[in-house]
Amino acid sequence: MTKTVVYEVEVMFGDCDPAGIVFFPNFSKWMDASSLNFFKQCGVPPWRETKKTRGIVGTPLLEIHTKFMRPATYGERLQIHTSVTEWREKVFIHRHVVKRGDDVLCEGTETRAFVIHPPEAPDRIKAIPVPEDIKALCS
Ligand SMILES: CC(C)(COP(=O)(O)OP(=O)(O)OC[C@H]1O[C@@H](n2cnc3c(N)ncnc32)[C@H](O)[C@@H]1OP(=O)(O)O)[C@@H](O)C(=O)NCCC(=O)NCCSC(=O)c1ccc(O)cc1
Repeated sequence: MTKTVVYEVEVMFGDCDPAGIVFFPNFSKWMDASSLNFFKQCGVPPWRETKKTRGIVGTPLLEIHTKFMRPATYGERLQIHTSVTEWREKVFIHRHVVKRGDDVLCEGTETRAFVIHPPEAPDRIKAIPVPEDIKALCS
């Protein structure tokens, strides 16, 4: 059974275009917030902690795919259902389903990797194998 965590947002007037429809980058922003919340709810410490303890600075995106099915507008409450559907050697696939109650508005998948600043090139980032303990907490 895949662990799923729900993150709720309230759509503000400023999230919408002049037609009152949520402007699409906001869905990516909420999916990213939901990703962070997913790790937090699974018991993973914040990245500022993992950076100090094991060098992990976060989970940047390598690829995204988003499908928009229905619009949303201000004053509505949306629920983002987030899980990890696949763990590979160095990347994992996040799935986010944005719902308004029972209605599915939008679905997104993200490919992400855990990265460190390698000691030999501290101004760069490098993917590391998916940490087994984090995988266990989030599966
Ligand atoms: C992430 C990287 C450092 C990985 O590079 P490397 O360390 O050299 O790794 P590799 O090339 O060996 O590839 C590692 C894995 O990625 C996979 N990979 C690489 N590119 C892709 C794409 N596009 N799709 C799928 N998988 C990929 C590759 O197949 C390897 O997978 P495994 O089979 O599991 O081993 C590099 O690809 C990179 O810098 N990409 C740009 C990242 C970026 O700028 N993203 C956008 C902004 S960051 C962001 O939004 C953010 C959000 C949240 C945060 O906490 C932090 C940052």
